[in-house]
Amino acid sequence: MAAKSGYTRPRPLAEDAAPPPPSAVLYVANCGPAVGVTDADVRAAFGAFGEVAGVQAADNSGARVIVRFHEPAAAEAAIAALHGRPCDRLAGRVLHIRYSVPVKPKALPGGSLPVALAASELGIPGIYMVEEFVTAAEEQELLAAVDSRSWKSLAKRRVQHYGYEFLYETRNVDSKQFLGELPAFISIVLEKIASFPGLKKCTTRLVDQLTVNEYPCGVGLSPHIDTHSAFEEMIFSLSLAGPCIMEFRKYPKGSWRAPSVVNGADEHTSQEPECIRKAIFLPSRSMLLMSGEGRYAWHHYIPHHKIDDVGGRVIKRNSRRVSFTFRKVCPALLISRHS
Ligand SMILES: O=C(O)CCC(=O)C(=O)O
Ligand SMILES: [Fe+2]
Repeated sequence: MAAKSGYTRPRPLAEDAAPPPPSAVLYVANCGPAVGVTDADVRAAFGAFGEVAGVQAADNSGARVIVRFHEPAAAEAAIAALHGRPCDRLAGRVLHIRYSVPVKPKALPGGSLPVALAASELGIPGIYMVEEFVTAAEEQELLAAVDSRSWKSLAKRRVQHYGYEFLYETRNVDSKQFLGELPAFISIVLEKIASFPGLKKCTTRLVDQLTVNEYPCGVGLSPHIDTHSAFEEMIFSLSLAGPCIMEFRKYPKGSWRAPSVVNGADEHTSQEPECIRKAIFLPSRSMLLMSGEGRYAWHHYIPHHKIDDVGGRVIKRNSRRVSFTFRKVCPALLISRHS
């Protein structure tokens, strides 16, 4: 448990490490309610050296306290008189006293990577994001539709596939298993995709495969590039039920080792090579388009976080995020497998 005082034990001193700098705050061991010493006893013992500003538990042991003086000189005098010596005012108890150090604030996951709120800020060619792509009512309808169908459980998330089955072992589609046309409940999304800003009018279908992913809070997706030979250039991903951060990584040529894929868990364990990292915030109901360089040359990754740091704002992930990823299977794959 973190000390409520905001101060903690200095790290054990290595032979050559500098001790914590003198201050008005002391870390006192062998002292506290668990060893029969009350706050009032501590105040009385340390008050002999200067005014005590506060006494607080250093941790939940009950045997270590933080004593704060107003003046560093009082703390110095208390150490000189009491450290390692029997204390008369505490019935001869021997205290172990050092200067305390402030508790380091826990860094938020994601480090200091700035998170773009718009694709134009991200600056990756081919990545576009449209907010409020579907309405809140459409979002509810889409969620209800997938929740009324059966989910397939992977190690950490649940999925549904439409159009063609996706095989996680090979990161490819099973072109032999045509699951039927995309279901009617997503026609509203397909219509909107056809008029995605900036897209040229297309006479053929833009997408024919849909993967629905349901991520519980704290679950993400390891860095990957959707298989070049399996899917055409444009990949659309609609975020529903909750936001997340998507990170993009560009690795120097030849440095990337693919993650191991086990039942869709796709945890990657290898040491991270140096890479360029960029991140974008994907709010609920937003649509992301990955195309061109952003689709072919950058890995995309959803960090396994429960909270995301977006420009200093802490954004909690919802109990789940459901994404609809629309892709078009490469026609060559279908012809070669069917023939
Ligand atoms: O959940 C998402 O938005 C992305 C899913 C994805 O990258 C994939 O299924 O390949
Ligand atoms: Fe992907």
